[in-house]
Parts: sequence; structure tokens; C-alpha cells
Amino acid sequence: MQTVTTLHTLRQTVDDLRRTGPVALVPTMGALHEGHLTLVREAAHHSASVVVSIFVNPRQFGAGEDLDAYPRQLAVDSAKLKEEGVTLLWAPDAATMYPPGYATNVSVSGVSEGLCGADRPGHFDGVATVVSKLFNQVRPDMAFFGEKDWQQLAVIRRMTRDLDLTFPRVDAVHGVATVREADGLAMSSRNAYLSPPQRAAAATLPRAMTEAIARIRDGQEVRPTLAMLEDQLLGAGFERVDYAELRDGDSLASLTGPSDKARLFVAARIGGTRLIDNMAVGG
Ligand SMILES: Nc1ncnc2c1ncn2[C@@H]1O[C@H](COP(=O)(O)OP(=O)(O)OP(=O)(O)O)[C@@H](O)[C@H]1O
Ligand SMILES: CC(C)(CO)[C@@H](O)C(=O)[O-]
Ligand code: BAL
Repeated sequence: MQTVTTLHTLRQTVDDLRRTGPVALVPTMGALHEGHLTLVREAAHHSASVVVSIFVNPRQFGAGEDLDAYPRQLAVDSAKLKEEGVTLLWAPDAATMYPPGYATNVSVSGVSEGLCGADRPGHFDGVATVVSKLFNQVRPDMAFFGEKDWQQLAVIRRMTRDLDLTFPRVDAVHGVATVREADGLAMSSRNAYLSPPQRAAAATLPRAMTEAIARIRDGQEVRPTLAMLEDQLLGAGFERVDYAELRDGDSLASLTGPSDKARLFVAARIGGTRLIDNMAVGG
């Protein structure tokens, strides 16, 4: 595996790779876990070369968020990627991504509004901006993102479609199902912030979501069911529920009842750590 930190070398190396077959990109912020490695394996399954980027993108963190605390462990991550047979690790620094004078922002409306967009103003502008840069830098034939960040995936697909991108084309922006711990908690780099008791209580999130979905499918009203879900989380030790909402998985429009594409989206905070999850409800 080659580790590249300059744009010049990245372009040269990816141009060489492209001659050997399709190139896949897996964008990450590092602190890699099985969720990330599942994206890498899926990417390898569909391409000749896998490029993984690791960049903790300052523009997607709001004031007072965990930019400084975000886990950084490039050597450990690099060993994991090497083991997976990744072709190239793209690990730019902040000055390479945003040199002095940098002044451009990519902003996607609609799907970025509400849910995490409401709690983290500017977050999806930061994501759309860095992902459009990564797409232009690597020019991958395909890219892989986790469904754990469902709204992020919707924003990236919208951006790819709206800007008529061809590297990758919108139908080559792939979503990969959420990888979970044995107790159902969605894997996330931020789970590392949790103390053992917080980690044990965090498993209430997927459990309470699964129960709420069963009630909704059973015909119980959505609003009281989601209120019960919030109470369950607060009772288990979460200090705040940022949102618990039913939305259409494609358009992200709010829903008041089940439908084919309905998904339940929740964000909640435990010990100051913000966890998100989403699950299909179905009709
Ligand atoms: N449990 C998971 N299952 C599948 N994909 C995942 C999972 N966790 C993260 N991903 C995906 O990996 C990519 C990189 O995500 P990122 O580096 O932010 O990791 P993360 O674990 O989501 O961290 P964070 O704690 O910041 O949310 C994203 O496309 C994300 O959706
Ligand atoms: C897509 C991404 C790598 C952009 O910084 C980030 O938001 C993430 O890790 O999900
Ligand atoms: N996994 C999404 C990146 C973020 O929370 O900033």
C-alpha cells in the first residue's frame, strides 16, 4: 500500500492505477473500525484498486464540537488498511485541502435540512465541500459510504447528481448497510468516547428503535411511539434526544405513518457523545 500526502503524487499514482481497471474511493476520517473495513471490502469487490482517504475535515465540525478530540491514529489505521490489501492511502493535511486563500463552499439544500442539518449548522456544507474535493482529486469510478450516515449519503448523491459529476457518476455512489456491535449499537469512531457504563447504556438506542418500529408496524400511532422511545433513552441515561423522526428514505420528507420507504432516524447524546442511527420501518 502506498501512502500519499501531496496532490501531485496522488494524481500521478491514480492515473497509473486507472490504466489497470476501475478505481474505488472510500472517504473516511480515520479511527477505523469494522464499519470502515466493510466499506473497503465492498469497494475491493467492485474495483481493481481501492483508494482510502483519511482526513479529519475541520469544515464539517461546528464551533464547540469535537474537532480537537476526534481520534487520530494514522499508523494504526494504515496497518489495518494494508492488511485489507488497500492500494493507496490518501492522507492530506489541512493546508493541502484548504490552502491559504481557500474561499469556496459547496452547499446542498433540501436533503441537508432538518435531522443532523438542524443540530449541526454548516455540517453538510463541510461534508459536501470536502467530498467534492476528494472526488475531483481522486476522480474515482465509484465511491462507498455507510448507511449509518444516511442523510450524508443523500446529500452526496444529490450533489453528485446536481453537479453532473462523472467521477463518480451518481449511480456509482454506493451505500453500505450499517455494521453493528453484537448488542446492536452501530459502530462509530465516536463510540470510543464512551465510558463502560455509557457504552452499556448506549445499546438502548438500537433496542428502543427496533421496539418503536415494531409498534409502528403494528399500527400504533407514530407520535406517542416516538415519545415513548425518547423516554426510554432518557431513562437509560441519555441526557438529550436531538431528534427521533420518521422520514422517507429517498426524499427525506417527514412522514406521519409507515410507508414502503419509511425510516426511523434518531440522534441522542450520552455523556456528551452524540450518537446517530437509522433503520428501515417499511409499510
Ligand atoms: N457502522 C458503520 N457501518 C457502515 N459504515 C460506517 C459505519 N460507521 C461509519 N461508516 C462509514 O464510514 C465512512 C467514514 O465515516 P467516519 O470516518 O466518519 O466514521 P464514523 O465511525 O462514522 O465516525 P463518527 O464517529 O465521526 O460518526 C462514512 O461513509 C460512514 O458512513
Ligand atoms: C464523508 C466524510 C469522510 C467527509 O469528511 C465524513 O463525513 C465521514 O467520515 O463520514
Ligand atoms: N460520520 C460523519 C462525520 C461526522 O460526524 O462529522
